[in-house]
This record gives sequence, structure tokens and C-alpha cells, in this order.
Amino acid sequence: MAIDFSLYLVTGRELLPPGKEYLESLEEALQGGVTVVQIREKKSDTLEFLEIAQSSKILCAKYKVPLIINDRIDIALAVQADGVHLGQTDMPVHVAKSLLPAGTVIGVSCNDTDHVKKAIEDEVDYIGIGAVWGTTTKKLTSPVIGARGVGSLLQALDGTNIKAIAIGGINSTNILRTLHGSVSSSGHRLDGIAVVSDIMASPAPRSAAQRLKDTLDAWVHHFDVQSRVPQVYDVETIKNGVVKLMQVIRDRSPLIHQITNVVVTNQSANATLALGASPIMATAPEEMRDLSRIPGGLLINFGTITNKGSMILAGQYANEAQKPVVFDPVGVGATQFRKTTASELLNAWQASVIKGNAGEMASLAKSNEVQAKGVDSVGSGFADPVSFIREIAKRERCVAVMTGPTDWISDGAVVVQLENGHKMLGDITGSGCVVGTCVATFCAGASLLATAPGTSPGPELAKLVRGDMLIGAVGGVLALTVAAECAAERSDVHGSGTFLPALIDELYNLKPETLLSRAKVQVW
Ligand SMILES: Cc1ncc(COP(=O)(O)OP(=O)(O)O)c(N)n1
Ligand SMILES: Cc1ncsc1CCOP(=O)(O)O
Ligand SMILES: [Mg+2]
Repeated sequence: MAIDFSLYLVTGRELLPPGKEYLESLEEALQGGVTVVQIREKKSDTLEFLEIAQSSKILCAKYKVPLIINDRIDIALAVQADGVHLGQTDMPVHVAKSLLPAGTVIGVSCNDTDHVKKAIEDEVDYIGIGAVWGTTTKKLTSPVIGARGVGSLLQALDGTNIKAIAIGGINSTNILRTLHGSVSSSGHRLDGIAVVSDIMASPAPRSAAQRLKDTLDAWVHHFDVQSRVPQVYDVETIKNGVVKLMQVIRDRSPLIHQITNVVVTNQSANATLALGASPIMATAPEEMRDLSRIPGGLLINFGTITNKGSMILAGQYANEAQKPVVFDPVGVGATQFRKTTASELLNAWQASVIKGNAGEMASLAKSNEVQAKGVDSVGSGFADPVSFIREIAKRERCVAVMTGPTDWISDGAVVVQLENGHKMLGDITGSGCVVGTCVATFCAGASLLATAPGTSPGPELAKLVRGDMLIGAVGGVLALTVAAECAAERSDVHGSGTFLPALIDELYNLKPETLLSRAKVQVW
């Protein structure tokens, strides 16, 4: 039978809030939009499990929602359930199939690609991928895999008709990030999400289910619309978009929260001010939530990793607030600690933009084509930067920026090539970090523009953040590189010592017409 897996409720009677009856809670959840129900009774004896399954079946039938039984083939047979869900240590699929009537839906749990390969061989109907996030509902025996981990398992399903849902720690605040971040590079997306506590522990299961369902439906709609009508960018649209953002930043002075490294804190804050925005260089975990509530953007630069906990919290809160998160993985290839931390951060939140030099981007992509020495990139870069940057943007589900003598920016579809800048940028410390600051500032401008009163969220909902992050990224890079050209041409600049203040001056005085006339933009 064809099942709508979009909102899959797994029951957990032990989580019911005081005063809430199980069947009352289940009925409200069904009214809220649950599309499939799995009865999971880990502590009940057989008779109790059977009775719960029978009464649940009657209720599910009333709402025409299929019923699946967790673990127990005998109970599934006894209540004529629509399906069973089997874990890696439960009854093997081929045995279950031999016992159950033909057409019974079979789902299995998968935590790695070997599980997925086996599920394909076993010709199951769906897989439950997880745990995606941490959960207290079940004692986990395998590590959580994050949204990016779900994406690689989804890719292993390419070419099959097997449906996929994610499970583990999913709730109304992280559902969008789960859905968005788990789309594979090949474009394979989840068919649904499964939850226990977000619905079962709620005193208002109808609204809890409705909230999840509304987000799911909106996301699927935007995903489909977006893939059918890709955004069209040409050079004029890009340049005009950037100029518009310059004005928004100066008019509305967004707050740019920056967790950055000790080397560049001062010049980053000054660059932010020079563009007309307002910097706050805050690192205490206690203030991350409050800061996320102020419109603007977030920059996470891990040049000196001393605040990992705050980096995780700040990004998660920014995702919740649908604010841009710009990630600058400084020197990511230099140490194992940096590699692990980058992966931890990218698993904890969805970046809107990732910015790095060729060495840093190569390390993130696990490519050996470009090497790095410390925080610097070595050699002449990628043979095919257009394909490289497009692929990494697709894989990380965000805008990717690769800086260097030529800057490359992609949203996974279009690639923008920028040829501005000056070699003196390489003579001062932290110029790459300041590019990150400028990108975060322009992305914040893009976010303010998109959330202006009367503006509908539009397809940006699917990007986890409102606003055009591609234009934001291009704007940030162009502002700094054009200002660098102007600074280097000044007669009062004699070397790197006078270049840095001149660069801040030129950012401060940057005129739209200067940017428009100097910008060397090409679109691929
Ligand atoms: C939809 C869905 N996915 C995964 C699981 C976990 O099943 P399993 O690994 O067998 O663990 P238990 O639920 O039996 O503890 C699930 N139940 N549902
Ligand atoms: C059954 C199961 N399998 C993997 S995680 C999980 C529990 C998910 O519960 P919750 O949605 O409350 O995190
Ligand atoms: Mg099981």
C-alpha cells in the first residue's frame, strides 16, 4: 500500500504529560495531521501491547491513517497491522516477510550506508534513518549522524523506490534544518520525519502535530517550486542587488554578532562599522540566545578555537531565528582538531554561507587537489574551480565562497566569478577574516531586506534563512576587494601599515557608483 510518510508518529506512552490519556493524545495527534502511526511498546507485556495496538488501530482507521507495529510480528499479525518496523537486531526482514501477508509494509532502521545497502537487497518499503539528533527517548547504541549524515544515507537510496524518514530528536525548532540539511548532493530528499516526544510529551498534541505538518508541507512546496524555477542571476541583477544591500545596511545598521579570532577582532569590528552595521564581538554562552533575537547576522570564525560551545549555541539559535550564519573555517586543514571541530559545527547548525581560501575549501571537501600551510593556501588552486565550488555548495546546502586572486561564489546552481582586489590584501593579517565579516554584514542586509514588513518569506523558507544569501556573499566580497583597490591606489599608502587604515576608510566611503564601475563580475 502507498503510505504518506510525511509525519510519522512513533508512540511513547511513558512520555504522556500528567493527566493526558493515551487514546486522547493519539486522537488529537491524528487530528493535527499525523500521517502514519507506529505503536512502540518497549515495556509492556504481550497482552497489554495487543490491547494498545487494537485500540490504536480503531482510532487510526477512523482517520484513515496506517498503523505500523514496532518489533513484534505476532502483534502485527494479530491486529492485521499495515506494517512492521524492524531494527538491526530485530527479526530479519526475510523471516518477517515469510510470516506476514504479502503487501505488509516493512521498514528498517538504518544508521550507516551498509544498513542501507542491506535494506535495498531486502527490498524493504522504507527506512528510518537516525538518530539524527540527540534524544532522551531511546538509549542510543550508535552515534547521532546529523542532517549531513542523513544526506549521505539518502544518496545511497538513489535509483530505488524505497522511502526514507529521519528519526531522533526532531522537533518544531529543528525540523526545517533537518529537512534542508539532509538533501543529498544528488537531490534526494526525505519523505518524512518521525517523532516521539515532540508530540507524545506535549499537553497539546494537536498543535504540536500541526506545527510539524505545516512546516513539512511548506518546505516540500518550496523545495518543489524552487527546483522547478531556479533563481536567474545575471551580472546586472547581481550588481544592482549588491548596491541595494549597501543601502539597506547603511539605513538599518543590522547587528553583526561575531565570534571571531583574537588576531582580527578589532579590524573586523571596524570594518563592520565602516559598512554602516553594528558589531558585537560576544562569546559567552549565556548571551547567545538573547543575541539571536536581534535582527542581523552571525559570523563564526574559528581562527582561534576557544569558544566551541558558544559557536554551537549561537549557530543553533540563529537557525531558529532564521538569521544568516556565515562560517569561516580558518586553517581547517592545519590540525585534526580543526577538522573535527568544523564537522561538529556543520553538523550542529546549517550554515548560510561557508567562506574559505582554496586550501580551506579543499580540506572541507576532503580534496587533495589543493594543499594548505597553516591558514594559507598553497599552489595555483583548482583546475576546475567552477565545478568544485558548485559541488561543495550543493553538498553543504549553502552558498560557498572560495577566496583568492579570483573569488568564486556559488549557491549550488550559479557560479559567480569576481576579479577584484589587490595584492596588498595579502600583506596584512586577517584580510580573509575581514572578507568573512563583510559577507556576514551583507547577508544580514539581505535578511533585513527579505523580512521587511509586507515581504512574504517566499522560497527562502527552504534556505533556512530569509534573504538572498548569494547576493549577500557577492556583496561582502566585492565591498572589500573594491575598497582594497581604492586603498592601494592612494598616495598616502606606502606599505601594509598605512594600507590597513586606508582600507577601513575606503570601506567607510565606498560609493555605489564606485562599486558598480569597478566590479568585475562574470556568471557561469
Ligand atoms: C521510524 C523508525 N525508525 C527507527 C526506529 C528504531 O527502531 P529500532 O532500531 O528497532 O529501535 P526500537 O524502536 O525498537 O527501540 C523506529 N522505531 N522507528
Ligand atoms: C525510536 C528511536 N529510534 C531512533 S531515535 C528514537 C527515538 C526518537 O524519539 P524523539 O523523537 O523523542 O527524539
Ligand atoms: Mg526494534
